[in-house]
Amino acid sequence: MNEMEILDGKKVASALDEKMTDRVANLKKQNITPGLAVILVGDNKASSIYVRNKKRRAEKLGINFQLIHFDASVTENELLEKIDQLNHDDSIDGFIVQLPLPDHIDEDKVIDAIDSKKDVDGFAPNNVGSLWIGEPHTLPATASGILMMLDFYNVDLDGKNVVIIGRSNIVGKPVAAMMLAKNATVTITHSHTKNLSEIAKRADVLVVAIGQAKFVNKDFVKDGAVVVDVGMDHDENGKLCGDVDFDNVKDTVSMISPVPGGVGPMTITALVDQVITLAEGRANG
Ligand SMILES: Nc1nc2c(c(=O)[nH]1)N[C@@H](CN(C=O)c1ccc(C(=O)N[C@@H](CCC(=O)O)C(=O)O)cc1)CN2
Ligand SMILES: [Mg+2]
Repeated sequence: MNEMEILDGKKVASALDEKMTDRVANLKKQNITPGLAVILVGDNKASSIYVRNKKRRAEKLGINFQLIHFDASVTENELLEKIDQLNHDDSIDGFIVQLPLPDHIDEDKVIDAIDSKKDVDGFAPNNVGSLWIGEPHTLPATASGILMMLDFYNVDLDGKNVVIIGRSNIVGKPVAAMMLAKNATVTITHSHTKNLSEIAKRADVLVVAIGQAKFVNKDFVKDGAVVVDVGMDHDENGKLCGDVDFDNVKDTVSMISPVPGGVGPMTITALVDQVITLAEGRANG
C-alpha cells in the first residue's frame, strides 16, 4: 500500500497568501492598489458564495474589490455597457463576469466584450490563443490553481504522462496547454473516448473534470498516480463530492486533491495572484 498525501488546497492557499500580501504592500509603496471587479448577475446561490469568497480574499490581501451586482433581468446591452466602462476604468486591473449567466444572455458575446488585457479569467479568445502559442497573458483560474498546487507539492510534470478527463474551455483545455508548456505528454479524453479507463490508467498525473459524481474509481488509476479532482458534484445523499470516488482510490494513489478543500480554494488564489501580476505590470509601466 502507498503512503498517500493529500493535496490540500486550503493549506497551499494560505501559504501563498503571505507572499501575495508582500507584493501588494510593495505596490502600495508605489501608490498602486491592485483593483479587481466582479460582475454577478442574479442570485445563483453557489455563484454568490464564490463571489463573496473572492471579495473576502481580495480585501484580506489589500486588493481593491468592486462588486457589480445586476438583477437576473438585466439586458445583454446593459451588461455590455458595464463591461465597456470597466474596460476603460484605470483603477481596475482585471475583472470577470461570474458564470453561469441567465439563458437570455449570450455568454460568448459577453466574454468577447472584455478587453483581453483585463480578462483575469483568461477566457477571451486572444488570451486562449496566447496560451496555446506559449505566450500567456492571463490564465483561467482553475487551471492555473491546479498548476500552482502541483508546484507547491513539487510534482514535476516534465516527461510525465498526463491524462485529462474533460475538455471544457474553463478546465480541460487550459490545463492541457499549461501542462504541455511544462513538457508533459498530455492526452485529453472526454465522454466519447473509447477505452477511457485503460487510457486513464496510463497516467502519472490524472486530472478529472468531467462533472459526474464519483466517476473515477480504481479501475482508472495507476498505482502511485497523482490524482487531481476538479469535480463539484453531489452524492446520493446530496453531499458535495468530486468526480473521483475518493474512498475507492485512496489506497492506490500517491497524492490526491479532495473535494471540498482541494482545487476549489486554489481557484481564488490563482485569480487574485493574477490581479496582482497585472497591477505589477501597471507599476512597471
Ligand atoms: N467567471 C468565472 N465563473 C466561474 C468560474 C471561474 O473561474 N470564472 N469557476 C467556477 C466557480 N468558482 C469560481 O468562480 C469557484 C468554484 C468553487 C470554489 C471552491 O472553493 N469550492 C470549494 C467548495 C465550495 C462549496 O462548499 O460549495 C472546494 O472545492 O473546496 C471556488 C471558486 C464557475 N464559475
Ligand atoms: Mg475581447
